[in-house]
Amino acid sequence: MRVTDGTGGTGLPRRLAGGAAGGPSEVPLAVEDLGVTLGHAHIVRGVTFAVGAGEMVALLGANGSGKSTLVKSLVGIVPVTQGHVRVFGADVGDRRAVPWRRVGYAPQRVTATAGVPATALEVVTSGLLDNRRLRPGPGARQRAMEALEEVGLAARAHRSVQVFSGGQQQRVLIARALVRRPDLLILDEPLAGIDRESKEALAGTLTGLRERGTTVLVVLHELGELQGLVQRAVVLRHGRVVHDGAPPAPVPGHDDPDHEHDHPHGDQPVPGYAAPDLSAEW
Ligand SMILES: Nc1ncnc2c1ncn2[C@@H]1O[C@H](COP(=O)(O)OP(=O)(O)OP(=O)(O)O)[C@@H](O)[C@H]1O
Repeated sequence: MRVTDGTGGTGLPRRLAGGAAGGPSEVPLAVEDLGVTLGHAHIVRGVTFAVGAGEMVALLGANGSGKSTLVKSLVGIVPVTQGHVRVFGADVGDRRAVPWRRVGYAPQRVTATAGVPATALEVVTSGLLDNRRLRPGPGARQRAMEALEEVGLAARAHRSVQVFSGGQQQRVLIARALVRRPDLLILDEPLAGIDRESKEALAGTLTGLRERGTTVLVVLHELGELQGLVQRAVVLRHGRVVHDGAPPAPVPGHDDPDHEHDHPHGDQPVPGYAAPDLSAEW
């Protein structure tokens, strides 16, 4: 249902209306009719959803469905081609209006730490820097240690990230996002290709965040260890939202290391996976 009153003229459904930036009714993340085009390819198309304060929401979809491109547009790494993204009520198109210090983002593990001769503590401390703050302030070291503690890596704070396992590197990137003490945390595939110990550590970290009321959007192939923690799932297919509601039930074997995640979720019935309205528009 669309409403026109009380939304500042945004025309957004009431739950998507961001309210005044920093105001009491602010929604941490509101995405309205979002389109992202890269080159000539329409990667994200007409996406609308919101994440309310304290919610933990999963963004699910097969390989190439546009999940990473979508989250990159949320944090301003790729430009919005159509529609709006509002973070705490501020449009990301107006970068200086967005309270980025309230946002933590951990990218899909790629090259953030590869080849960099830095310790875990140094990488995490860098999460406190931005273009206005080029050196860590007082208490930065303590905060970085606390963030490493949260992901279970405080004992390895002074070790080079180059000797860390993939899962440990992923946890360092998450600690780098957590060191900001964000109100909104966005995690891109934190469980992908990591060891069981790291998966369990991450589930513990997210349990603590949920208890503290941190708003979380987490990109996943399947819920895995986060089943039960995530309250809602938004499912993307071919850049469009095909489901926004209860998290899908787990599919046996779906999280096996050898499982290929390139099947078109929802195109064919997948036992226990497809929520009732997945095929509503297709
Ligand atoms: N810079 C780019 N230029 C053109 N196409 C791109 C670019 N980045 C990504 N794509 C394409 O956009 C589509 C969506 O990619 P994206 O990484 O967002 O998907 P994803 O759902 O996150 O996939 P995965 O689960 O494999 O990470 C893919 O077809 C990809 O090849």
